[in-house]
Amino acid sequence: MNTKSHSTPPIAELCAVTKSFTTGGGHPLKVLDQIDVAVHEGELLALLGQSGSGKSTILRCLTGLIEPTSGRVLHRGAPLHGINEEASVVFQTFALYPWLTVEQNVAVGLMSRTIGRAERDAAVNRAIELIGLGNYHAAYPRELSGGMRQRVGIARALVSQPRLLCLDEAFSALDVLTGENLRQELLNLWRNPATGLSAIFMVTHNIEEAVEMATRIVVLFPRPGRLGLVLDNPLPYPRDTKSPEFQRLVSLIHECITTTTLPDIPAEVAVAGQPVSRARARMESIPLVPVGQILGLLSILADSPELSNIYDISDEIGREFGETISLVKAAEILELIDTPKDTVCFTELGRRFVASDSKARRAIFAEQVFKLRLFHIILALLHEYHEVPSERVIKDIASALPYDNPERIFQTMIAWGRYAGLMDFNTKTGMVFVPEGEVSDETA
Ligand SMILES: Nc1ncnc2c1ncn2[C@@H]1O[C@H](COP(=O)(O)OP(=O)(O)OP(=O)(O)O)[C@@H](O)[C@H]1O
Repeated sequence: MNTKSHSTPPIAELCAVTKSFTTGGGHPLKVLDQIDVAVHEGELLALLGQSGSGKSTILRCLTGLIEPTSGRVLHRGAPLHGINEEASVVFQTFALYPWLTVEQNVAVGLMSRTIGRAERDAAVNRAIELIGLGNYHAAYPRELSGGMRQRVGIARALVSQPRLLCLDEAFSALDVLTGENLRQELLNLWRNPATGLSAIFMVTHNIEEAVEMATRIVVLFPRPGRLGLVLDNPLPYPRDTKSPEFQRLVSLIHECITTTTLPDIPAEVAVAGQPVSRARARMESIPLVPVGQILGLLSILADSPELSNIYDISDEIGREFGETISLVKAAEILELIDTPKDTVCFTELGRRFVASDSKARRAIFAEQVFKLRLFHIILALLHEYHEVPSERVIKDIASALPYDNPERIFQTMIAWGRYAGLMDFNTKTGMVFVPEGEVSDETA
C-alpha cells in the first residue's frame, strides 16, 4: 500500500503550520511550530510524540476541525475550507450517545450528508457489518464492552466511506487483547480495496502500535511541537512484534523521543515531503579512532588485568597519552569499559565482549553503536531511503555538531558502522547503504 512516489497530491497536508492557543492567564501558547506533514493515498501514517506535544492539534488542523494560526492546510493540493469531507475521525473516548442504539449512533456519522433513508440505512448496515457488530444493531452503549463501543465509534467514522480515517489514540482506552484485535481488523479494512478506505492517519503515544501498523512514522518533538524523526517502516505485514528488526525500530524511535525532552532544542524547519532526522538534543561526538585499535586495547586489557591506569596502558600499547585517552573514551562510550577514579576496568558487557567470538562481538558492538544518538542521523536516513549520498549525511553531521570535523566523524562512523554490520559506504558511488549478509573480519 505504501507508495514512495506519489502521483496525486496528498489527501491532507499541512504546510508550515503554526498554532498558538491562549492560556488561562491570557498568554499565547505556541503548540505547533512550522509543521509540514502530508498524508498520501495508500499510506498508514503514525504520529508519535510525548503527551502534550501537539499530536491531536495536528490531527484537528489536518481534518479542518480547527484552523492554524499561520501556514496552510491543503486537501488534494487545494486550500481546505472547513472540514475535510474525505476524512473521518475516531477519538479515544468513544463519544457515543447513551440514549441512541448502535444503529442510530452509527447513523450520526451521516448527519452532515443529505441522503435518502434507504441509502442511509444501507450505509449504516454496511459499516456495522464491516466492523463486526452484526448482532448489535439495536443494542445501547451501556450494554456493550469498551471494545464493542470503540467498534461503534469506528463504524460511525466509516459510515461516510472516508478515504482518510484519522485515529486519535483510538486504542489506548482498551485492554491489550481488544486493542490488538481492533488494530488487526483496521489493518484488514485498510488493505481491502472494497472498503474505499485509502489512508489512515493515527495519533498515538504507543511506539509498538505505530511500528506494528504504520507504513511511515513521524515523531513530534515537544514544546512547541516540531517535526522530529520521519521514517518509512519497510517491515512486511503481518508484522512480527518479536523480530529483531521490529524491536530495533522500536528502540530507535524510543531513543529519539526520549532525547528530545530539552526545551531549548532549536526549531527545525522541514521541507514538505522531505524526511528529517534530528535526534540532536545532547548529541555527542565520538572519538575518531579505528575499530581495530579499540579491539586491540580491549585485548591488551583482557590479557593484562594488572593494567588499570591510563599511563601504564599508554606505555603498554605504545601510543601517545592523548591517543590512549581517545581509545579509552571510545570503549567507554560503547559501555565496554568503565573509568572510575582514573582507573580503567571492564564492564560486565566488556567482559562478555572479549570472551565472545567474532560474530557475537559484532552483535554487541552493533547494539552499542545503535544506542549512540549520533548514529541515528545515518540510521534514520537509511531507514527512509536504504541508501543515501554521503554529502547528505555529512551535512547532517555538520549541523548536529557544528564545532567538529564532519568528514572525519563520517569516516569514523562508517568504520564503526561497517564493523557492526549496520552500514557501509561505496567510495565509487558516494552512497552510504545497508550491507546485506555477513560482514568479513577484515572490516575491523
Ligand atoms: N483549545 C485549547 N486551548 C488551549 N490550549 C490547548 C487547547 N488544545 C490543546 N491545548 C494545549 O496544546 C498542547 C498540545 O495539546 P495536544 O492535545 O495537541 O497534545 P497531544 O500531543 O495530543 O497530547 P496527549 O497525548 O496528551 O493527548 C497542550 O499543552 C494542550 O494543553
